[in-house]
Amino acid sequence: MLEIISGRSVKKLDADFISDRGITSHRLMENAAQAFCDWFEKKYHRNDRIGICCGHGNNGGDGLAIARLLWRKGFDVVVFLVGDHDNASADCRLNRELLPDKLPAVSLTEEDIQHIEFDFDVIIDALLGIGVNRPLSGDFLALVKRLNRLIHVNKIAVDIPSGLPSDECVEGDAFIADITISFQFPKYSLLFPEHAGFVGHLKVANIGISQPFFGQFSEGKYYLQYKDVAKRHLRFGRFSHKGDFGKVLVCGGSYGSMGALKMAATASLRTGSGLVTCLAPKCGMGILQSSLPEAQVLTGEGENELAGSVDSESLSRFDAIGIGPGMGTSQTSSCFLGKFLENYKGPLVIDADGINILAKQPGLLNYLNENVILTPHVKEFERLVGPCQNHKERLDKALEFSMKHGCILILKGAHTAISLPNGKQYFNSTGNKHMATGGSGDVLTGMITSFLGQGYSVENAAVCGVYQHGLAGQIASKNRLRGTIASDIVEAIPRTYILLKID
Ligand SMILES: NC(=O)C1=CN([C@@H]2O[C@H](COP(=O)(O)OP(=O)(O)OC[C@H]3O[C@@H](n4cnc5c(N)ncnc54)[C@H](OP(=O)(O)O)[C@@H]3O)[C@@H](O)[C@H]2O)[C@@H](O)CC1
Ligand SMILES: Nc1ncnc2c1ncn2[C@@H]1O[C@H](COP(=O)(O)OP(=O)(O)O)[C@@H](O)[C@H]1O
Ligand SMILES: [K+]
Repeated sequence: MLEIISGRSVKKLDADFISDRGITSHRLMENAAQAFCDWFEKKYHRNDRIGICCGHGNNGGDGLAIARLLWRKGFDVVVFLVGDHDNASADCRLNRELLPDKLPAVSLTEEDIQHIEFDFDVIIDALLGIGVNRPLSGDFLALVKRLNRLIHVNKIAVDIPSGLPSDECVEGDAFIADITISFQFPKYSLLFPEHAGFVGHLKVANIGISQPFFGQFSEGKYYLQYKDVAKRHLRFGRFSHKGDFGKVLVCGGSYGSMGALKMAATASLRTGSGLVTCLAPKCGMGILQSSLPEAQVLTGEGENELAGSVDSESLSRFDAIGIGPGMGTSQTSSCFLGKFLENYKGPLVIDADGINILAKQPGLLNYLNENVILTPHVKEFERLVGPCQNHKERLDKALEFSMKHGCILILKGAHTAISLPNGKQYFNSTGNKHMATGGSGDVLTGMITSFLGQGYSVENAAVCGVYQHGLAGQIASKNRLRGTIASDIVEAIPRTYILLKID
């Protein structure tokens, strides 16, 4: 897991790391530049023309070191200097002195920026990093605006697109990157949807600061990695039987929305549940039995929506339950949910209309507890907690909600955030825009319910479900792109186990 540290703590972390390991700050910058170049070399060609724009702080220092390393490898590089280089940071100055004599380095004034020709295949932005402390102005703003207007150029930001603050939402302009290479961990603000247009594709480059070292600076925010997820999985033995893989119930569906329940149930089966039962209104019987023969179907009292109640003894037969997909928010469904929450205290996922009902009947929030996982998307979340100004506020409120109600809250989207009652927040690194298609949230519900039923802790079920759901989305969309549908994500779930080397 990568710790996400706020910008204000990074300076202290760097200083402590440097004194602890007896290395110089120049060495750390060299590591960062080397990590960038290792990635760059694999992607670009020696005949690409590369412009590197460098400010006067350590981000500029990174840019100058990158220029030197690429030049030595035979790349065609030009450096542009902006800002107050007479008062540059020590490592920026040192890297400027280390530039080879023949490497062109041009100082730009605000006036030059308007007229100079930028004829490059690649622009590398090393103007400002996490030290940005005010909106862009003067020559920085002029250059960023000019670069943003260039077309047919690959634009890469070093650490963070210049102008974006590391932990807050941007005010004013910032560099618009196609790719951002962030050092050691993704800076917090790179995960905000408001910044997606600036960040482009996000990559994290290791610069050699060990994770245990980061632990001392932990702020309880983590970026999920493959290896953290693989080790959370339970292993099953040669003699495992259906019971070991768990009996789960998925409740929901209503007239015209039975597909949501079907997708959640299929996802539970594909995630490995031993037995999956659907609880649907009567109108769902034929649909579910014929479209999903592997599942059992129970029908409640209602014809077109779930009605009445199910007694606690019947519910306790299941190892875990997922409720909400397609269930509607009518008075009848709301009453059903209320009685259900009264009667069932086991591992539970509440999604979709289940959440919408909680928003309409806040009294039901009293039933939330440490066994419950809520999976709202942004709109459902705001119905629950009220409108938020920006994603940062949403993330703060998600954590507050989780701590207040003692349950896990999964705020879905790109970089889905999993908030835990102990104050930790995990951010997902898998998934892509092709998952933004009707029903993909129902798939997540089915997957998490399945993990709960298999005996995973609520935290591990949430983490494995979210990460693997994103992975399934990536696999499903590889050859389908925007033609991906939720059923493709379900179909891809088994292949995520192959990638994770878990049988
Ligand atoms: N472990 C790591 O993460 C490592 C990090 N490293 C790198 O260091 C970078 C951080 O470097 P940094 O602290 O020197 O700050 P940076 O962003 O270059 O800004 C410089 C100065 O610019 C100024 N300034 C602020 N706003 C401004 C504005 N709008 N317009 C104009 N000027 C503005 C402000 O000074 P001021 O003018 O306020 O005196 C500020 O101090 C980091 O992003 C990464 O690339 C790696 O090298 C090694 C390991
Ligand atoms: N751009 C994206 N990047 C990564 N994951 C995404 C993206 N857009 C959507 N998703 C994922 O797809 C799912 C969509 O869920 P949801 O909005 O509830 O869909 P539905 O209500 O149609 O079932 C979530 O798990 C979300 O994280
Ligand atoms: K930058």
